[in-house]
Amino acid sequence: MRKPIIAGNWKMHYTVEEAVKVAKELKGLVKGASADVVICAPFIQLPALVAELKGSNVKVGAQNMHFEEKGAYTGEISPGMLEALGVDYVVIGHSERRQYFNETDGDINKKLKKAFKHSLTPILCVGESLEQREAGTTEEVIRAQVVKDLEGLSADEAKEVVIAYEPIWAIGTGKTATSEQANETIAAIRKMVADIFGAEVADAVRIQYGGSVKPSTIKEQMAMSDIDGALVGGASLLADDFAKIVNFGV
Ligand SMILES: O=C[C@H](O)COP(=O)(O)O
Repeated sequence: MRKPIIAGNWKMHYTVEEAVKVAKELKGLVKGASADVVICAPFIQLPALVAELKGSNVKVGAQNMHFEEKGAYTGEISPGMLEALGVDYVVIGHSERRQYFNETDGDINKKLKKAFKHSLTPILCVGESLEQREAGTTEEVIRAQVVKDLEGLSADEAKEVVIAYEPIWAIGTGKTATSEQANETIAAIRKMVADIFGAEVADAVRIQYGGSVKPSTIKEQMAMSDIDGALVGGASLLADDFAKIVNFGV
């Protein structure tokens, strides 16, 4: 039985003070949730969020990191720095990083491997563009991402990766993939994981849906056979809305 995982991605929003205020409110609203709960926040908010959420069931994640341990990489943050802070998760390969910061599957693969060396659970994002979906190449595109991104991981590591299926056309657009569409692609991703690592890993790996998830959509999404949670952008910014999603619409 896979434990659901709901992660909020605050992207580039909030000052440190604002972030702490939302976190304080959120932790009271999601006490006793049946899902794992994570907030992935901008780097400068992480120390304050780790302190604010200590002892609660809300874990803290980063939205990116470098794959090198240290060095002349101006503006970057290393995996060891996140580990030392007490961060538990890190989003890797979000489509916004692939699109605006030219992240390649090679970079993403190095980051995944490094995350495990620093006890960080990676949330690996994969997904197709609208053109790719319309051209009927969704599975081909995602298979290439999954194969390259997970290359060289051990079965035990692969089991721990949280995969977020995010169709790019559904991110921040208000266009949610139908629950059936999301479930179908997520089942296909599970099969891809099975082809590489075997049935036991595929059965254990948690795969989220992301793209315009809202309190009104989550119940139906969570009722699907293969959807194990959500990666939530816009609707994670307000504690009330995000708590409703964490509690599956209630
Ligand atoms: O990381 C989150 C996703 O990009 C989804 O964002 P969204 O819920 O605002 O569409």
